[in-house]
Amino acid sequence: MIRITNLQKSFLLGPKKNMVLKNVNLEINKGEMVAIMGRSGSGKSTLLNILAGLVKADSGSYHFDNNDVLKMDSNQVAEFRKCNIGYVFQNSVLIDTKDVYHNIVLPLKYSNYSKSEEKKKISLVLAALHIEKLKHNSIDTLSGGEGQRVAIARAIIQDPKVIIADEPTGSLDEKTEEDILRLFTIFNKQGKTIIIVTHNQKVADSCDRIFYIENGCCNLFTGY
Ligand SMILES: Nc1ncnc2c1ncn2[C@@H]1O[C@H](COP(=O)(O)OP(=O)(O)OP(=O)(O)O)[C@@H](O)[C@H]1O
Repeated sequence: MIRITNLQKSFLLGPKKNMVLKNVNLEINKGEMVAIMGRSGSGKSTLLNILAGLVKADSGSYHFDNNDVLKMDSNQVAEFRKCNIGYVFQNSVLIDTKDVYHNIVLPLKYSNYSKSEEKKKISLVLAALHIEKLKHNSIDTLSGGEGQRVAIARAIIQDPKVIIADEPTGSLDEKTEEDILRLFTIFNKQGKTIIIVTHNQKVADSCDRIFYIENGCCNLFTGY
């Protein structure tokens, strides 16, 4: 489903080039749940952003269902993202001037759904994430775990093929972390491909495979 070959990504740091991803090769199959680990600053979020089509690599190739994402223009990338990717960002990034309902509905605004279709879709995800009661709550009243559920609801509202999550359990207590992890496992069993960046070994161990980014390369973790 996802095939990345000889991928490179650098950022300019003043006059200097910071080569973050030097040679990434990665294949993820449909229906897999994989973890991406690595030290802080190793390039995990950068790789997720490339996978989501939010950041363009310098060179190499990225194929999604045999479509070459790096060759797409900005409109095609936006369409690719809308149809395929649900992104749970690090630290939720919910809009605190909007309530739960209006945060979740946001991605649908780029499609032509009627109000009643929107409502139906939102009811389904609110139920899937057990947050029906929070529908009209404002964001600043939510606990960390509730906020993360809302972020996940927003990521899955378009029924994406792939859910990408950047440290989805980062700031949560152990029980809430388990609840959130269980949700990802359920979505995975329902057929979603899941890619999770995590520092948490327990989260990683719940995945089918673990990749480790080090020195700009991404390798399969084969054992302790
Ligand atoms: N837009 C940007 N401009 C310049 N440098 C960037 C940009 N985005 C990321 N970087 C740099 O790329 C490197 C990798 O960052 P990235 O966020 O991908 O790491 P990470 O592995 O996700 O880290 P963490 O675990 O701390 O979240 C860092 O040195 C960072 O400063």
